[in-house]
Amino acid sequence: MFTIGLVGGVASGKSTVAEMFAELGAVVINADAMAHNVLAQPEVRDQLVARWGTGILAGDGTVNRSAIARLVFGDSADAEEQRHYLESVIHPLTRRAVEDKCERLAAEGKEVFVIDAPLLLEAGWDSTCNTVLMVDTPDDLRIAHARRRGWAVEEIDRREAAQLPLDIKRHRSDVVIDNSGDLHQTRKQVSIFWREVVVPQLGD
Ligand SMILES: CC(C)(COP(=O)(O)OP(=O)(O)OC[C@H]1O[C@@H](n2cnc3c(N)ncnc32)[C@H](O)[C@@H]1O)[C@@H](O)C(=O)NCCC(=O)NCCS
Ligand SMILES: Nc1ncnc2c1ncn2[C@@H]1O[C@H](COP(=O)(O)OP(=O)(O)OP(=O)(O)O)[C@@H](O)[C@H]1O
Repeated sequence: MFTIGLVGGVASGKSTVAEMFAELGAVVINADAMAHNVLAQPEVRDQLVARWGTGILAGDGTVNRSAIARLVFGDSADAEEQRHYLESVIHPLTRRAVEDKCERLAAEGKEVFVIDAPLLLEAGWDSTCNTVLMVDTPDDLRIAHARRRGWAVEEIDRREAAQLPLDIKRHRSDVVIDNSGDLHQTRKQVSIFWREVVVPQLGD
């Protein structure tokens, strides 16, 4: 089993790079999606309602993620406290779900796993990865990518303020993929990494 942890700023292209690895045969685990599944669990929803009230629920009774985002992102001490609470509930369950999925698929013979987890380093999940790879994309391109999906620059700033600075992420990564060019240039780097680093780790 060879595990690649994928990090990068908001809208840097992590999922795009993960998809390139999937095309080469890796299993991709998207931690944001796994965390969304955890948020949807009834016990988790009840725990969050007990703290924040029913105002965090959508009309159909499910957790309204935008409402939670308003509570936990921002530079007030309260937002930080609420975020730490949210993470204390969500992260252990997400990590267990990620590990269970990897173990299940490894038992089926899958060898390479890409964990697309924006908070991989902050949550200490890098300790279980063979290598950490950063998708590095200039701010102006990330902002343009995020705008296209409806995020204001302030929303990016609020979320990134809750993460390790990008230069620390870069410093703590084993490999950096430069995603400042077009997708073809990025794919070339992913292919070289696959050939030179991943393939030698695989069984026959
Ligand atoms: C706060 C929540 C409800 C907002 O949901 P929303 O659909 O708006 O965002 P989504 O989950 O798609 O995340 C988008 C991006 O926001 C950033 N982000 C999310 N959670 C956090 C956090 N706790 N700290 C810093 N940045 C975060 C990441 O860059 C992530 O890729 C949700 O992100 C959440 O439950 N976060 C806690 C779990 C977590 O830390 N997830 C991150 C990966 S494990
Ligand atoms: N090199 C590139 N050239 C053109 N578009 C790109 C490039 N890299 C990423 N994109 C586009 O930018 C957008 C954001 O990319 P992606 O969703 O992969 O980022 P992410 O880091 O996974 O985002 P998140 O912060 O939500 O986890 C997508 O629409 C993607 O197609």
